[in-house]
Amino acid sequence: MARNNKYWDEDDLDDWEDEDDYEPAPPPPKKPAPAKPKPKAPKLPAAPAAAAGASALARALVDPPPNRPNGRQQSGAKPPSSQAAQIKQQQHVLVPESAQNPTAAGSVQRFAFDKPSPDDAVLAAQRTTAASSPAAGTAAAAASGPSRAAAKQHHSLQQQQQQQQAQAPQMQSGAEAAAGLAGGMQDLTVSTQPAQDDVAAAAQLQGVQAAALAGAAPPKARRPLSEYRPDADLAAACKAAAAAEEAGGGAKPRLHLVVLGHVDAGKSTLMGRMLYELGLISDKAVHKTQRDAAASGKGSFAWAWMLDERPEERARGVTVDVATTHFQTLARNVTLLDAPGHRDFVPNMIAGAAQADAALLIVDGSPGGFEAGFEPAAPGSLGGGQTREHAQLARSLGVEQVAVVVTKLDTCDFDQQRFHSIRAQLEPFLKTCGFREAAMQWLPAVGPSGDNLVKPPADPRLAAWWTGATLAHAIDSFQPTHRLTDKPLRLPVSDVSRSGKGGVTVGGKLEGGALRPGSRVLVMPSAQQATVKALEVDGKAVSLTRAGDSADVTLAGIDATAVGSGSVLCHPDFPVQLVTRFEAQVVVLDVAVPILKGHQVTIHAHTARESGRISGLVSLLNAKTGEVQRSKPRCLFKGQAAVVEVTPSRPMCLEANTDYTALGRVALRDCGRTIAVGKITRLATADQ
Ligand SMILES: Nc1nc2c(ncn2[C@@H]2O[C@H](COP(=O)(O)OP(=O)(O)OP(=O)(O)O)[C@@H](O)[C@H]2O)c(=O)[nH]1
Repeated sequence: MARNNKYWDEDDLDDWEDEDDYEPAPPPPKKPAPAKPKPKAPKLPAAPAAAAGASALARALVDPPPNRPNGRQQSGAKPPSSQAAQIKQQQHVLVPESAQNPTAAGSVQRFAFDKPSPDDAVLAAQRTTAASSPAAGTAAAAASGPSRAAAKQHHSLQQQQQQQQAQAPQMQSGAEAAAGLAGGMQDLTVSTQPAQDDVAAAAQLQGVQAAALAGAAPPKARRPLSEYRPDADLAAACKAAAAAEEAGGGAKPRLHLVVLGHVDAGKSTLMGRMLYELGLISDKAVHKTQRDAAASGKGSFAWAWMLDERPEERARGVTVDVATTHFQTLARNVTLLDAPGHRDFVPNMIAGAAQADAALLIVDGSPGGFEAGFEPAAPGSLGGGQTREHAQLARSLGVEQVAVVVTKLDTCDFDQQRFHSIRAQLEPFLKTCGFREAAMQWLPAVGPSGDNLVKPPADPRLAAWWTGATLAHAIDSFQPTHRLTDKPLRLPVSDVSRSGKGGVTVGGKLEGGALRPGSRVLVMPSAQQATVKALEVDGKAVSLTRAGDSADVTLAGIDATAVGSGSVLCHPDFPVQLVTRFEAQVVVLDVAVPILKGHQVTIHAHTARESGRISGLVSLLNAKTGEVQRSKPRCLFKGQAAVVEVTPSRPMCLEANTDYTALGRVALRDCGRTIAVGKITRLATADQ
């Protein structure tokens, strides 16, 4: 990129020239300009000691969450040894014993996507999408929020599935977890992509959220979160629901599962077939979809069509939006988020991953398939595989557990060595992303035939060497959602629709607190209050929804222009922070040019997306130890860890990572590529 790029101001260029390891072209002549005193920005509030002390970024990004107030460990944390004994996975055939860490192999058992769609087809699909999108107001929601319409069609089939499960053999549940972070955050690279997210971000700027912001009331200072006490009735209802869940008498523990991977890795096919295997799709529906797919010349996409329901998705054979589906395994009540694999739709993938407790990372095991999905982007190119970027983004958005599913091994005669070779290449990379070894599972599966999805493989070539977990076992082994019901309500809105009787229905996952019909909520950033009229979870009316649920909330007393994708429903007395600036500990990904102060970015956090800039480079950190190496670095290079100050162009609803993980993680993108990911450590609001 030319060095006179708009976002570099001359001071930055002067600084950059001092960098030893970068050789810049001569600077442009400075224009004589009268020196203007710079207005001083108000200082951020004092950082907590731990954040200010810059603990190891790598560790900080991946540390298990703190213990719950009751002393029990949260999802992803190492379970007590008594539990660990109960949740041992069944025997898996993994890498040869000799290649394994002997200790890990001994005492602790490990856990166990026909052609790439051409870009022009994708671009055409995008154009169709844009043309078919609703008016500006709802475009933003459609672009970034997971589709709930897809979810609703499966609900009537759940009873049938439950009956089938009652007859099925018992599955093991629980996740093996252990400490042991290895690897730093260096060597992180992502592929490049066109500026699709910037286009979508611009649409969002014109949307409902812009209207809401225009009328935003100044936020009032909130009380400390520690003062929050849920009202007695709500607390009692939450307690009863938790007890029922624990006793196994109520709903099964909930799990939000995002399906990630390179384009055409086989994500939709795998999950479409999985729904069939679980009894959620009838033979009749399968035959009809197969006939329709064959008639359109897309016979091999029939299973994917079960999830890819939009006409452009079916026409082009690529997933565009996140399809949300619900199903149950023996031990989990699963909300499935099938994310698009194509690089143009990474922002949609981010919206899906931001809500997930665990990820299925689907990799194409066919000859050359894994390599295409895993290749790093060539410097300055728009190429590269999405396997890397998806894994990095998911981890940085708080997903701690992953099952890597190697598909298409049928194309290479179920070569066991191919499976091991893929694992040997991918595992070290996932560790550098921050996934703990014990929180990773590895398994083969074949989408079209259904091998190793719910039942052990039927194909003798796979059955000969794979006796490990099926996909259903792997899902049951994930730790379920940890419900933050002891914190004030937070519901980042992913989609909005007008309900029939004049209300507004918003969809999203509760990240904190609980709701009942009649609850008062504050919608930020519009600062309008509303009353909950009705609640739906999994398409059914409910009288209570708790943190960890994905819910449709119908609100009365609010204007539809006051809520949009990226808004947050919160407790009126403990509102979400309306942030004008924040500091984040980030790791710099694959940047084409060094990051300088003033770098324009698109900020992604939970379901929100906003333009902004990196307004300060606070400190350079040692990527391994987290120690401050230098304050106010002049620029940041690929692989470096740093604390940066970010200023969104309009206030955003955010929280410190320590208060609400899901609202305290950010991904910074520029020109369609993710340049940095990290967590929010300090924030400033309009009143500070
Ligand atoms: N032989 C074989 N083909 C598969 C397998 N899984 C998927 N496919 C084929 O791979 C192609 C792409 O599958 P999809 O399920 O659409 O891939 P995807 O990852 O969902 O694609 P995007 O959502 O667009 O990223 C289709 O033609 C599938 O039939 C498999 O295990 N074996």
